[in-house]
Parts: sequence; C-alpha cells; structure tokens
Amino acid sequence: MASNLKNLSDFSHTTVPSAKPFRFGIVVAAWNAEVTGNLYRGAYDSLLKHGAEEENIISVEVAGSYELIAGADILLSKQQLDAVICLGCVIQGETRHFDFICNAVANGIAQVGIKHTKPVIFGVLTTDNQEQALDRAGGKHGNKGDEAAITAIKIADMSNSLK
Ligand SMILES: Nc1c(NC[C@H](O)[C@H](O)[C@H](O)CO)[nH]c(=O)[nH]c1=O
Ligand SMILES: CC(=O)[C@@H](O)COP(=O)(O)O
Repeated sequence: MASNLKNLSDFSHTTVPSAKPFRFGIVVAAWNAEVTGNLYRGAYDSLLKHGAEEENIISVEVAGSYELIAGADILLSKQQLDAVICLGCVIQGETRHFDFICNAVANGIAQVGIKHTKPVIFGVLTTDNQEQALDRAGGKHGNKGDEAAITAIKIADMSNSLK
C-alpha cells in the first residue's frame, strides 16, 4: 500500500510485542542528515516506547546508505543482536547513480541478514525529492523509522517464540 494511503507511524491496527528482552542495532546514514536524523529519532523512541532498554540499543553512523551494508555486517559480527535496523535516505539526482545505490543497498542488506541469520530491517527512504523524504520522516505520512523499529520488534519476538 502506498505511503500516501497509510501512516507509517500508525500501529493501532496491530499488537506490538514487548521489546524488553531484545538487543537491537541501529545503523544510520549521514547523507541527508536532516531526514535520517528524524528516522533515527523515530526508531529509537519507538524501541524505548515498547520496552527496549537503552543499553540494549547499539547505534552506529555510516557515511551513506551504501555503507549501511557494511555497517550492519560489522555490527552483527561484533555484537550479540536480535535485529538490526538500517536507516537511510536516497534522493534521486541527475544521474542513474540513484538506481545503483538503491538496488545495491536493498540487495546488500538482505544478504547481510542471510549471512548472519538475523533480521536486518530496510528502513531506507528512496524518493524523488527531499519533500517526499521529509513527509515520510516525521511528516504527513508518519515516520519510516517508527515502522522499521516495530518491524524489528515483531520479528525478534517471532524468532524468540520459536526457540
Ligand atoms: N546520493 C546519496 C548517497 N550517495 C552516497 C552513497 O551512499 C555512498 O556513501 C557513496 O557512493 C560511497 O560509497 N547516499 C545516500 O544515503 N543518499 C543519497 O541520496
Ligand atoms: C542517489 C545519489 O547518489 C544522487 O543523489 C547523486 O546525485 P547525481 O545523480 O546528480 O550525481
């Protein structure tokens, strides 16, 4: 469903498990920091709201969305985590670079999750312009950081229930 038909921060339709038992990594890209900072705040606050302990949230920053791949891999190699949330914002420029970055990041993040058998959440905005990005980072369409955090909690809980 397109973001303009739902709110990325509305979870009134679903039950969110407690995040208290779990350890989370957050990797945030510095590119478009006015957007990714909002995504980070949304994700961090959502984890705390649902019971995560501050000491169980390990946050790191990387240069751009392309480095989210390596950042998630490094975090999972060095920390015992139940899920990693990757936050970035890729905005179309004049060239096809956007396409290469978006495809690489989506595929790369998926491969990291498979490598470590851990959920790695794709919290990356891929927009035509900054307005669309801000609308999805605490604006009229909610905050994709919230959505990414709730997704991480749910899959960590699912995994834990199968142990
Ligand atoms: N144009 C955007 C980038 N580009 C930088 C790449 O992500 C990467 O850091 C560089 O290619 C070096 O490896 N990154 C974003 O996150 N958002 C953009 O709009
Ligand atoms: C997604 C990008 O790397 C892009 O913003 C870079 O801009 P340009 O395509 O004009 O070089």
